[in-house]
Amino acid sequence: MENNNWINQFEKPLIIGGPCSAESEKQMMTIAEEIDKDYVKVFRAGIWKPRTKPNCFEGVGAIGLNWLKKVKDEYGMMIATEIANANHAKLALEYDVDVLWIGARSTVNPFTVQEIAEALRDTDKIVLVKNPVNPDLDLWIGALERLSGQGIKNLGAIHRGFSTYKKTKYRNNPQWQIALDFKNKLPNIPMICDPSHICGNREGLFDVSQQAFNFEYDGLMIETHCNPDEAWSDAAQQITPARLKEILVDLELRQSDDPDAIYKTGIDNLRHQIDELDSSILDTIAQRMKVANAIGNLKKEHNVAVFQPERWKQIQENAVKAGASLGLSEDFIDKLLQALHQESVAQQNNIMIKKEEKI
Ligand SMILES: O=C(O)C(=O)C[C@]1(C(=O)O)C=C[C@@H](O)C=C1
Repeated sequence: MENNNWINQFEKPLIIGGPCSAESEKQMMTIAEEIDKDYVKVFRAGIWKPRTKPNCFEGVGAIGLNWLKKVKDEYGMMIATEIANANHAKLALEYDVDVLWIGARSTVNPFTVQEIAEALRDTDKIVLVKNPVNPDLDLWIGALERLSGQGIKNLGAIHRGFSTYKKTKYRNNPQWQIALDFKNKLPNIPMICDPSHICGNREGLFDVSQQAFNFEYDGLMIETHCNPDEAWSDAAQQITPARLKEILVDLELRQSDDPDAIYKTGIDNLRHQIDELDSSILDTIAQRMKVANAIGNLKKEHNVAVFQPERWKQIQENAVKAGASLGLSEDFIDKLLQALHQESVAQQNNIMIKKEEKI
């Protein structure tokens, strides 16, 4: 996928700040005044707000484009807003909005993304795509492909976390691995983290932002309001311009590599150890599968079921206990054992369904 390296016009990292929603011209101008423009280069504000339930504040609508324009004219900042249909896209282009983003609820719908892509055909504006609400990497990449297919070259992605049924400490679970897989597949597409929507509160913003920098993200989008408690949307996750600056000052940027000789020798040595350990883990797993196959054959001879819930439960409990004493998290042990068990059960199932070869 072609990309114009638009991110290079900004000093890394790119910081996008501003309110969740535009509420009034005064609110917008006050936030723009107070935001530290040495750090924040793009001013964001939602004017069309997709809300879960009806009868909530759904954004001020197109009038907010005038206020965004005023921020741009008076403070020289670039401006950004969310677009969710072709009409929004056309209006945003008319008002010379520099950065347009497609929200998580729109990314899930290929018709919506296609309609927006066609309305933006060949634009040189920056277009960012938030991850879809559900953890589907192909859907996320597919949205970028639709935009690229319409000749849009200044593309980027925003990682805002994924919806979960179970409550977690996050509003939207980051599932970092999905965003890292995205970075692996599309290394030329800049990745911006949206800690506000991942956290859903103010407390977690610093840690999530630092984690994004640890993974070498290209920037952050953080919702900023002069009076967060009184904000008309997402009050719990917005912070003041002063707090935003504190966070930005304290964050540590990471580089992709260091040519320093001590670092090079150290990392080579440790990576060699990792290679050896990975190889012995694989040998051990292969041995475990051989034993599982032997069990499969025995079960077949004696007509015993593949899945043994009691034994499986006991294995899990033992492993979680052993893992804890080795400093391995329950979550990790759980995932590791699930993968082992799934493969073991699949191999035994193959043994069960294999017909005896007739001579
Ligand atoms: O103990 C067994 O019966 C096995 O087949 C081994 C094993 C495993 O791989 O851990 C696989 C399937 C069962 O559900 C339980 C455990």
